[in-house]
Amino acid sequence: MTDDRRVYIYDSTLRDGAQTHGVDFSAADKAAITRELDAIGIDYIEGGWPGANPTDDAFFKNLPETKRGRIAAFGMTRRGGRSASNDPGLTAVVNAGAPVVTLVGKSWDFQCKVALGVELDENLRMIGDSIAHAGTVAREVMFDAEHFFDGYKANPDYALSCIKAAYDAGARWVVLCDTNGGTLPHEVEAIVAAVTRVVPGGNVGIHCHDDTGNAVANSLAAVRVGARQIQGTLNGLGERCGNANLISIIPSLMLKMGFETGLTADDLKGLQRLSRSLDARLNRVPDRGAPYVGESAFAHKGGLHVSAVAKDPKCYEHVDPASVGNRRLILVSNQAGLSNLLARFEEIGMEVDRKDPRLARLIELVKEREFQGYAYDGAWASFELLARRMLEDVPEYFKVDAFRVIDERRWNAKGKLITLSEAIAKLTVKGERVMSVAEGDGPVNALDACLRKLLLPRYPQLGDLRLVDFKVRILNPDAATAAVTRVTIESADGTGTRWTTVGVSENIIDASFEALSDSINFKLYREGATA
Ligand SMILES: CC(=O)SCCNC(=O)CCNC(=O)[C@H](O)C(C)(C)COP(=O)(O)OP(=O)(O)OC[C@H]1O[C@@H](n2cnc3c(N)ncnc32)[C@H](O)[C@@H]1OP(=O)(O)O
Ligand SMILES: CC(=O)C(=O)O
Repeated sequence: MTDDRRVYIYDSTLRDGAQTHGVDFSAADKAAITRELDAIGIDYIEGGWPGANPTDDAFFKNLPETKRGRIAAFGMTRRGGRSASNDPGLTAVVNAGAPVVTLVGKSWDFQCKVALGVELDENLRMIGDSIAHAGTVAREVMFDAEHFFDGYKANPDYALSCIKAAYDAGARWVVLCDTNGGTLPHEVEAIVAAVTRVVPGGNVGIHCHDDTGNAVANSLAAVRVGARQIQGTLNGLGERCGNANLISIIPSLMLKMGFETGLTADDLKGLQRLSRSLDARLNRVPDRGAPYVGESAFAHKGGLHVSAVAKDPKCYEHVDPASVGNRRLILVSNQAGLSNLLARFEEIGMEVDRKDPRLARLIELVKEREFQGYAYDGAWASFELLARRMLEDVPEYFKVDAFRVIDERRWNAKGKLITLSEAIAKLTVKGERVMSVAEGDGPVNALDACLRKLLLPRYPQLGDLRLVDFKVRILNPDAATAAVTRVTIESADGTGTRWTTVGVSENIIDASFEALSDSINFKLYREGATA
């Protein structure tokens, strides 16, 4: 058995993660992710299945150099009725040049009969022969015992004989897989405990799927009773409902259970960055509610919570957000009290006396506006403008005297039905009345283009302003097309800063304009522009 307090982390993002519905890595993605996993201190990095597809072949042909992690080539045991050395699939895996080879094999008697169509004894030989053959080339060989938990429940002796065949043939690790993801934590704990009793000295790992939402709990339960390797993926990618999420598992092991992994405390601070980097690569919006690393993981909304957190964050935080690279967020909304405002002001560097009588009016205003449909807990830039306008002098950068937006649907010269939008705006900017017209793909795009045409020459600071997200929500659907609409806009600039603004109206263009105008005003205020 390895050091009792050390748990080895095996990342399968590039293999089981590539089996996620809608995920498709290129070889370059795989190389980049490998480097990130290596840099943070992951012990094993499963690169893919050599011979299964050209992407994985390209990855293994040019294996990235790693300093801390070992790359594993994944594959399956030899086919029934062949010799291991005469199985082209197995040969491709074993000879891929990876220091580690992980072979999956059946450990459920039912699967041997149904999926493989081989006798139970032949499956044991397939496991033993393949592991022994891989051991002649690879530095380290592992056996992933597929369907181990279902197999153990159906026929414990046979399931155990499968992993014994792997150990006897030289597997350094035997990894118990909850392939269908249907096993519950108390079952995992009992079965892994039984296995570690009968294979003393053997290295046992765990590989869980999340079909009951228990993959993380199952992995931790296995560690409690002796498993010392956890296989999982970043952000829980994986076949069907995904694999055990290493982003949740690693901090729980290190911060709560007293285990060591290949990550140092400093590496752990890069956890949020690692999770976000994968989302960015996959063009996914990060999950706000993700444990440890989500934007909301340490966001405090209720007034009671914020008041106590100001006294000691431990009141409502299970770990220090900085330990995983996250940060505390204090939200302002209709659930807020004075503490929320003061905490938010401190964060944005606004000095306000807690006895300032205008604060009570500001809380009231926030609550009234949230009742009308505004949502400031997401749109913190609109809240900041609201607060600064009440408590400080915010310059009037521009005044909208009038705007008009026209949509025209017509057949173009090529006989195609098209819709064109055109916006005309009249503004007063820096004391001057100006007017312009612009076209766009839609009314909001045309309005945005028109405002920029007028403002950019007078405020060059707006040159790098980009709208990165635009969300519309109907607040009273009963009113159908006359419903109140909330528009939320996320903006970004060249510094990478992002901010969110909100607008509410029965008219979707008005709501969009309000959110757009807040976004521009916020950017100008932050840049210290003068009106
Ligand atoms: C639990 C897991 O997630 S394991 C990983 C699953 N991942 C993948 O399947 C992704 C990569 N797979 C592939 O690209 C392809 O399935 C390949 C290249 C591996 C095989 O492709 P094909 O030869 O066309 O076979 P196909 O995928 O249709 O069927 C799998 C075959 O492997 C056999 N097989 C399945 N598991 C094993 C095993 N552990 N050992 C030996 N043979 C196995 C099956 O019986 C089936 O054989 P059959 O064609 O004689 O019925
Ligand atoms: C090996 C594997 O991916 C599984 O059994 O789920």
